[in-house]
Amino acid sequence: MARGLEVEGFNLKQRHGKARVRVARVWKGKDGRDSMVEWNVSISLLSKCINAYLDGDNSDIVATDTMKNTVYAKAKKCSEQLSVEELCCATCQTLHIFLSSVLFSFLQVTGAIINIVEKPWERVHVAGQPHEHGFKLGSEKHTTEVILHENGALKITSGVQGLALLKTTKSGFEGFIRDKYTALPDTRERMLATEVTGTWRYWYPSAFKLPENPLYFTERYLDVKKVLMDTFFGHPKAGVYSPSVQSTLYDMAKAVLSSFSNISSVELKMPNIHFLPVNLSNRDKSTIVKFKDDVYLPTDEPHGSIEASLSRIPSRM
Ligand SMILES: O=c1[nH]c(=O)c2[nH]c(=O)[nH]c2[nH]1
Repeated sequence: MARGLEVEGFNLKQRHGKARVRVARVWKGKDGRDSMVEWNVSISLLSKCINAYLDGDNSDIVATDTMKNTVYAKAKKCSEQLSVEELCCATCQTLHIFLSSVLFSFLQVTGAIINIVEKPWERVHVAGQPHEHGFKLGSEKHTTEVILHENGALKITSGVQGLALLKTTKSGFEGFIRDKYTALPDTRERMLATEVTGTWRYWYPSAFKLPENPLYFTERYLDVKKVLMDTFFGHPKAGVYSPSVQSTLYDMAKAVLSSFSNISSVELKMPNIHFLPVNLSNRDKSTIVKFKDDVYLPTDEPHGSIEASLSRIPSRM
């Protein structure tokens, strides 16, 4: 939220926009192959429209309906498939032209925030061949948030939502603090499951200084996801031992910062989704199921909640 404004002895912070604008865009390829995306867009303007709050005067308000239409107009204008980040930036570019043009300066817009979640439609393969116009829904989602500052600078955050990962071994948790409420035994053998929500941040000095490839951020999204997953799982045969979710999370975030120099920070939320050992015995205390790292009760709740962010320290030079 933008800095507040003092009005009538109070501090007022405000913004307005349109949330959850859903749009699907299809491109008809010259080669007969269609491509498509489905986006859920939320757009907010930071603007000086105090009179709307204080006096019922709407003359400084950009209607949220106009913002919604801008999304559809931008989708129409995109002549080829592009990343969600690129769409946000293109919309910001339009807004920035608004900001800097004398004609539109009366709009008093000081910034904008655009969020998009892309639905993971994937091309299907039939008889071993990519289908020309058939898609199925995948799992994790590509997300982005772009913040346009008054001076035209862009803060681009990309992310992944719902990346469910599990390994059946090479995980443990031991040596933690024990007190009278501690029941958990030490272990060097357990399942490790999580659903990663990750975000990583880029910074560009202006909407006009972005990479030219319209799918640059999509490619980067796939690269970051691969680094996260490779680090979580380790070598295909040997794996990698995880002493805790915390340690694995740190290794994953560090691998992203080490692999991509234009990413300045990474934030990961990694719930520890528990698979509880099943041990059953009957009334006579004779065993029905004895746990031998084989039968588990998968649970949704409660789950461990572990999150951290890692960022580069600006050099002191
Ligand atoms: O990897 C883990 N980190 C914890 O902080 C924790 N706490 C807990 O009960 N189990 C685990 N596992």
